[in-house]
Amino acid sequence: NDTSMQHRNLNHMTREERFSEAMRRTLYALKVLLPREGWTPVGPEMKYLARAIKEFTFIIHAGVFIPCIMSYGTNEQIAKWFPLAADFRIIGTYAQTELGHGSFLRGLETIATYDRANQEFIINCPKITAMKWWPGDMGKSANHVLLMAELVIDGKKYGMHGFMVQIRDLTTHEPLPGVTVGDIGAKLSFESVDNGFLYLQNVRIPRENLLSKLSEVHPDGTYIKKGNQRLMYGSMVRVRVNLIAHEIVMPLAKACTIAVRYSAVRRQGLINPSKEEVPVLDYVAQQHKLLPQVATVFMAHFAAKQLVKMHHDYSLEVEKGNTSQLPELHALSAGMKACLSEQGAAGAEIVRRACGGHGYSCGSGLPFIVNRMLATCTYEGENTVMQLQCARYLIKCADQAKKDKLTGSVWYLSDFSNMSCTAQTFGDLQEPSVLVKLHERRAKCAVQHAGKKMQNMVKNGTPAHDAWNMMATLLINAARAHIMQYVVGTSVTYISELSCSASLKKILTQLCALYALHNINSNCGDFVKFGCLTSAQCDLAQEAEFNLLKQLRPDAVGIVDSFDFTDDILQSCLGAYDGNVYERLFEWAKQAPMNKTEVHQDSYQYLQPYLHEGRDVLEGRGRNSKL
Ligand SMILES: CC(C)(COP(=O)(O)OP(=O)(O)OC[C@H]1O[C@@H](n2cnc3c(N)ncnc32)[C@H](O)[C@@H]1OP(=O)(O)O)[C@@H](O)C(=O)NCCC(=O)NCCSC(=O)CCCCCCCCCCCCCCC(=O)O
Ligand SMILES: Cc1cc2nc3c(=O)[nH]c(=O)nc-3n(C[C@H](O)[C@H](O)[C@H](O)COP(=O)(O)OP(=O)(O)OC[C@H]3O[C@@H](n4cnc5c(N)ncnc54)[C@H](O)[C@@H]3O)c2cc1C
Repeated sequence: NDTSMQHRNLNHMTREERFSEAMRRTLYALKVLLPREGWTPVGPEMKYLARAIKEFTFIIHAGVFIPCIMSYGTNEQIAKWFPLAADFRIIGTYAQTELGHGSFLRGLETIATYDRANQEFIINCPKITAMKWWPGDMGKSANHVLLMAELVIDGKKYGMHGFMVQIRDLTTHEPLPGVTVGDIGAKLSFESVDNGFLYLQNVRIPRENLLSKLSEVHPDGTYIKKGNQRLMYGSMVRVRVNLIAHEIVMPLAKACTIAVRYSAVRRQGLINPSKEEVPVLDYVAQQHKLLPQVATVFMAHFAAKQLVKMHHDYSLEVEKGNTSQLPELHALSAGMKACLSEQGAAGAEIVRRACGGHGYSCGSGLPFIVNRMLATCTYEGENTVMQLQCARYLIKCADQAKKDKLTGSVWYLSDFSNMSCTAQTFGDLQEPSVLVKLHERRAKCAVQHAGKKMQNMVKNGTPAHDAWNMMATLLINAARAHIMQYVVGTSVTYISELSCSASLKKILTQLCALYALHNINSNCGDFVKFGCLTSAQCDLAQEAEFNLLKQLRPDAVGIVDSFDFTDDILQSCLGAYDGNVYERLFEWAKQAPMNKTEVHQDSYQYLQPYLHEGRDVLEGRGRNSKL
């Protein structure tokens, strides 16, 4: 209710206005509105920020830079930099990606060379491809970066390490000597974020600025490893775990709220020719577009909660020096981020398209969501690369399953019980336990299929790396299948253990079955190819899905209302709670800058001569053309 938090119409603002406005609003929220005793911007309130502000900034500062200080810094370094960063007295970003490399981290080219005589690191981007490119908040906001660079001592390379580097003067905010920094220009979304470029040439930093939780350099240049070097990748795991809720579940829920509410209001066409025009939500085709996406919101939310818990438990173990869970967590977080961002981004576009022309208007609020969600498929690990990371782990586990009983998320790879499906009716296929078993069997077969193909190629003399490359598509499918069985399995468990009313549990169970059946029907080739379902059972699976659409239709609006987004957050003429779509669209359009004058003089000057000729012809004073 604080007017300082109300959003002006973002679509009618320039990018620079949106950048400034997001900064004003974010700092107002984090420095004025929210703070109370013991609060920090990396606490639970951050998720309210993602919910309560349509466009905010300092996402990387709060979401990546600060967590990295905690993950990579020693206690002294945390004590020095965390309070400054948490209080926005320094603004940082996570500078890893370069103009020439983003996925292949071993290819990063920025170098940090140790200068023993001065006990400093000399930071250099030796060529243009080494320039840091993309980090959020880096172009104009940040005065520090957590720079990921190759450590070099006496000509020997030690791999990627994290360095705290100041890039702007703390008084003037001007770039420091040797620093070339700026905004990378217009992007598909994130208009309010200054993703930047950073070119460092002979920038010197003290030895103490190497974040030294996992390794350190002594004054004489001795390099000491202090832990599992894979923890150097730990911040990416943490962001992948956390971004699912923030950047996939939340935006998809907003898009579904808009599209379902609009579909309940928009009347178009007839089902029964003798009756009146129907709300488009009555078309089964429309239900088939929207309701599986609503189900995805819930299932992704439940699975993400489980992953966050797993990451939390793992973090406690790491503090005790036990990193044994890291391989599974890396594989699961990489796979979940990739598969759910793929589903979420596609789902947001499906529901946008289901809103017809008004879904193409920025006044719907949907293009903002769709464009922003597209980025989740690329940042924090490009999806293909992430799926292959997940597949790498699955293939290793499938080999191990031949001799050991596996546990954790891959336990099903060593389950050799009879998994054939005996479903005789579509009701059988709505049973949660049947759906879980079907997904486990499909995943197990997909992993074994990819592994077998590669083994046969290697047996026939193909080098292992070529076999891997040639079977990449099968490996990606195996990763997707693994994640789908994880999402369905964890959701079924979560719902069964939820203490809630029977009516709510019924709805959630129906949504879970809808999600699983939609996935089966969208991938029935796999389910038949791997012997999970017969062709007849595939027909039953389709019937089962259609039946659920019919059962869920009456509650569709109530279900999205339960996401409880305010009109100010949705910023949608189509999804406002009062359903006054047309009046809102007209009011919104009238506010467009194009309409601040009746005649748009800048363009009219070009048109005027021709219009006056036309006027003269029509008023009998001019000659018509020969056309
Ligand atoms: C993994 C790579 C693709 C390849 O790396 P390597 O070449 O070194 O490894 P290999 O493939 O050879 O594998 C070797 C070995 O290492 C294991 N491994 C790899 N990665 C990891 C890992 N992360 N953890 C653990 N182990 C790992 C691998 O499994 C192998 O093991 P085995 O030998 O045993 O098989 C690597 O190059 C890579 O990761 N590339 C991707 C780069 C990337 O992800 N870049 C991201 C840059 S930062 C960015 O994009 C930021 C975007 C953020 C945008 C906004 C986000 C919104 C955030 C909101 C939510 C946050 C809120 C947070 C609040 C909170 O935290 O509380
Ligand atoms: C909105 C946004 C915000 C970002 N914020 C940050 C940030 O704050 N900090 C930061 O450091 N970075 C950030 N990034 C950069 C992001 O992490 C990288 O873009 C991402 O890691 C992909 O790397 P790349 O762009 O170099 O693509 P590349 O690695 O060049 O990949 C290009 C394409 O090649 C293919 N490909 C690549 N490798 C393989 C492989 N092994 N197998 C098969 N196919 C492959 C894939 O199709 C991939 O899409 C951001 C990016 C975006 C879009």
